[in-house]
Amino acid sequence: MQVLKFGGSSVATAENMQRVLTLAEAAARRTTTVVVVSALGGVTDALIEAGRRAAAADGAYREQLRQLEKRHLEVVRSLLPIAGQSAVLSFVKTHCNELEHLCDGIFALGELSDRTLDRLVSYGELLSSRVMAAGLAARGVAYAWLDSRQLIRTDARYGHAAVDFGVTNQQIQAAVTAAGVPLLVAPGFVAAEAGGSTTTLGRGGSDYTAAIFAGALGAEQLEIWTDVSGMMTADPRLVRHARPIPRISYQEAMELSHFGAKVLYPPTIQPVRQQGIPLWIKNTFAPNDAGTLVEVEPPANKAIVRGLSSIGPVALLRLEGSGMVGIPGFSRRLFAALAREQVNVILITQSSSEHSICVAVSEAEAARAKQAADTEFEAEINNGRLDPLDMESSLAIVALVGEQMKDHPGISGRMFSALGTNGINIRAIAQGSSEKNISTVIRQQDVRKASNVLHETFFEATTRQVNLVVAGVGNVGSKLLEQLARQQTWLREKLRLNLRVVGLANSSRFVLNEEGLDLENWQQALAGGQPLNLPTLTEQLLALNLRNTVFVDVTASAEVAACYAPLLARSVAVVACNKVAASSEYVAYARLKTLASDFNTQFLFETNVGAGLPVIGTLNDLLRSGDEVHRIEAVLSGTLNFVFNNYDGTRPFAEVVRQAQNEGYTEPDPRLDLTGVDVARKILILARESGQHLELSDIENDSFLPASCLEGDVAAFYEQLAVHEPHFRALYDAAAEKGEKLRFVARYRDGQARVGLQSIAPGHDLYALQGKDNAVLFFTNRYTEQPLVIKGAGAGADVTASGVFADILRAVQ
Ligand SMILES: Nc1ncnc2c1ncn2[C@@H]1O[C@H](COP(=O)(O)OP(=O)(O)O)[C@@H](O)[C@H]1O
Ligand SMILES: N[C@@H](CC(=O)OP(=O)(O)O)C(=O)O
Repeated sequence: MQVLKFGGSSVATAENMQRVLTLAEAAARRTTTVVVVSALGGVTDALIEAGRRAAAADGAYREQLRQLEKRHLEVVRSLLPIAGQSAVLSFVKTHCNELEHLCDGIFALGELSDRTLDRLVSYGELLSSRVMAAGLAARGVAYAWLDSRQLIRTDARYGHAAVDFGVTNQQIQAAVTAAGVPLLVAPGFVAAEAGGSTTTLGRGGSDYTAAIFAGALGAEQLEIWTDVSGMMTADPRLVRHARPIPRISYQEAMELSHFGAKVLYPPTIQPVRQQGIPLWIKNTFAPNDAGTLVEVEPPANKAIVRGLSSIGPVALLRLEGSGMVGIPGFSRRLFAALAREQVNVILITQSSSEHSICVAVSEAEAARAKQAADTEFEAEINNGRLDPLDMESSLAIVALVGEQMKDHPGISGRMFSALGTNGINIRAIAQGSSEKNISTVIRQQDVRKASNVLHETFFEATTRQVNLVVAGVGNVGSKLLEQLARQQTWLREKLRLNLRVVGLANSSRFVLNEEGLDLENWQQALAGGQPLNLPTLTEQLLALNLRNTVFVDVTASAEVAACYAPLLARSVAVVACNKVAASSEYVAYARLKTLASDFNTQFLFETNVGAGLPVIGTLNDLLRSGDEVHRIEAVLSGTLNFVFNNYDGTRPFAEVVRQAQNEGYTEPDPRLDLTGVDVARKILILARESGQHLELSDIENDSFLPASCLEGDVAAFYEQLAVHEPHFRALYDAAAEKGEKLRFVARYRDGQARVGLQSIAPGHDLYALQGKDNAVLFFTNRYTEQPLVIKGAGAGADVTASGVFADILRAVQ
């Protein structure tokens, strides 16, 4: 004996029904089989809507019923040979007429009671099971149709009737024995109360019907046939990488379904669990897939967590007040009040101070729940012992389920930290002492993101998705994209990171694509993007609400830097080679650092100093490990070093500067380099990272550039450089005479910093610097005799891009 249930999706069309008939026929060849069917997919919803319209005096219900009739007639016509159609066609027509009369009555009364609604929706299963039975007849299979309304006895709680198992079990056993055939077909979802009027078992209740049959008959197994290959690790509509769970315990399956795994109606487990009847979830459209086996004790699971699910929208109802402390009875009264109103409590938390009780209820029931609690505690609220009830809506519950969780510490820590680092705020938490379930209440709009983040954390040790938005596709930006494209496969294989660029911006356009942009073809995507508007870009990026997101700023723009704060405040990491933010007013820099730490994310700008050289990282490592930095001496301008290494009076100074610009070492405006302002910003950043509250104006700048070079635009600047050639020549000659070299040096000592041109003697660490090299000397408690020296190319698109790349990886690991 076995029971098979086919859901609405399995019988939605004639083609699907043919599959079901084949499966049912094959099953009955093995052993006596009861087949329980749901209404054709979408029919229950349509019937409810028709009833509501009729009650609201909206005549459109007639057209809706006509469509339902048409749909059923069409299924019959395509399913059956003409010869076998007439009886069932007339059954469909008669029942659709009855339906219309029923709705006409509702329309006339302007009222739809729960009792009438149950009667109305029962037609869905009556029709589908009759059509199904006719299909078996047409195949020449011996079968009997059972009327579940005459077998399943319930109370009169219409819409959610409770089963009287004593009567029901007996009636089912007697009917199946009396039928004496190997195949029985019965409508799911429907039942009747003692007086004979139709009741239903709750939405999704056909699963339950099947379990009731299985329990009554002591079946060898119950099979729930649906449109997915089993109960999955997460809702496949939310998490693309969700996969079927091969084996799961009754308890776990019940928890997952209670918290939203729609594939199984929660009460289904009870009747089969009591007798240890194995429950299979199988895919009608891929019958050879293994599916899920629900059983008493499945083998241990490597993943510890068996699955995750979500339910929403829910509302949180909070009862708070000093009057509750130490006085028993408040919870009892709250739950009794909610029960009287038939409000289903999904989750409960109570703080150990007994100062507050929090319950989550379905948002549809929230107003009723609040009303019930307000009335119950009216006196206490009026005399101030309790606060007025607080209600927060548009929330959802995301739950991790797994019986092994109780033996493994740290699961909730991983859960909360994964959510936290993705900016998902947790409003309430519940974990039963059995630790089979950890539930968090979050905003409804974060459910997709949270489900994916948690799925990655607990089920996809293999890869983690990282979403990048790159602002700026100039020298450094385009090199970065090239490097990313080249490393994508390596990162996936070695670091298990699936790095995707989901957004790009240049100074005129931006494009966002949550599927990820093709890095071989990004120019085209950007050209087809929207006109650039940074607040819109920020808003749209935040609305995508993607996990592990990094905003990469490879511009020199203050407007782009202004986007960091709102992004950090939503836990989007920021990686910048743009120096504007870290070198603007101290409060702005400090605020961004605080935001990053408050929102559990990263604000990284290693390439602000020394391009790809590990300068800021090293400084931070020294400080974090307890060293003290007394002095920093550094050549921090690749441009100035290139210029002074290449200028020897044989070529004009202006020409050497232009070469530096052409080779991509300078800032977009080369005056920032030549005036020393860029160097001043860099030493400012190092001083700040060392803990000093300095402003740019605190940095002394002994500029070597004549003032007239700063008047006018870049073209005028080059002209003035030419005019002042003798000045530059004199500077060079003075150093050369002593055998020394000119270096533009930044110095930081005991809280103060200055920059300026210096003549450096051979043997000094800053003397032997080639080309566009930078060098940083750290004098610390630990590096006393000799400084810690970091030296290498300090400018250039390739090295800067690789520094940005390294920051991106730091931000996501
Ligand atoms: N954890 C989960 N595992 C499998 N399916 C799930 C899960 N969570 C939600 N679902 C959804 O449940 C659907 C199946 O339930 P339902 O629509 O009631 O099927 P049927 O029509 O067969 O009764 C799947 O198509 C899937 O989208
Ligand atoms: N038809 C009913 C009962 C049911 O269980 O349907 P399904 O098996 O399609 O979820 C409903 O929609 O609630």
